[in-house]
Amino acid sequence: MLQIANLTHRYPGAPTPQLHVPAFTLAQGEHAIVIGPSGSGKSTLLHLIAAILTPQSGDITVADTSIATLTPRAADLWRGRHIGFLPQKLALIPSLNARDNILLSAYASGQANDSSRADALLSALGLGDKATARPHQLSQGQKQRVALARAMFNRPQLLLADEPTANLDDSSCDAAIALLLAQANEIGASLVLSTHDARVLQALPQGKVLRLQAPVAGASI
Ligand SMILES: Nc1ncnc2c1ncn2[C@@H]1O[C@H](COP(=O)(O)OP(=O)(O)OP(=O)(O)O)[C@@H](O)[C@H]1O
Repeated sequence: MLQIANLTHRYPGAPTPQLHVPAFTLAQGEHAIVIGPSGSGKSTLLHLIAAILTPQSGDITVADTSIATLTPRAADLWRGRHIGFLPQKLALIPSLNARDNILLSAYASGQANDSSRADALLSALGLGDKATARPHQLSQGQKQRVALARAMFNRPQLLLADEPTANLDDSSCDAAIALLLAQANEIGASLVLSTHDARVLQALPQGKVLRLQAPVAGASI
């Protein structure tokens, strides 16, 4: 479901590429951990897979779509339908309640505004009584679950989670990984999560590991 070949990315003005992935594949329903030190390009890779960034060279194919072939508008629609993205900075809209933050996924991908699905996801994630709460009325863990519900709303084939265990203690780290896995497995989605946290390797032992290194001139992975 995910194939990466000869992928290189360099931000404008940077002297050397921030990221190089020669080859990586993931089958539908398989899970992967992208691990590496700060600055090694983990977030960049997830943004490339989600077609938020365009690679300098190389190819990424997700669910038989070569991302490079998509126009920016087509990429937005494609992302909304096939990718669930749990960003590191959860990016909830402060003026919207939990339910409406989740429904943004439907809006972004031009799908039906199914508030009963949003409420069902909130209940499944233990937030059945928080549908009308705004982000500032939620704990950090609750906000993360709202963002996860938003990512799951369109039943994505690929769930991307950027540093989902940052700043979590050991038991919360295990719980966060278990929740992500349960949600991905329920709909048969593949899960790709990025981390610099070695605990995640233990919490997700069946995950394929893609190890990134801190960039140096002429670096390869
Ligand atoms: N928008 C940008 N413009 C220019 N350089 C960027 C941009 N975003 C990230 N970078 C640089 O690209 C490199 C990789 O950044 P990235 O955020 O992908 O790393 P990371 O492994 O996710 O780091 P962390 O674990 O600290 O979140 C870093 O050197 C960073 O400074």
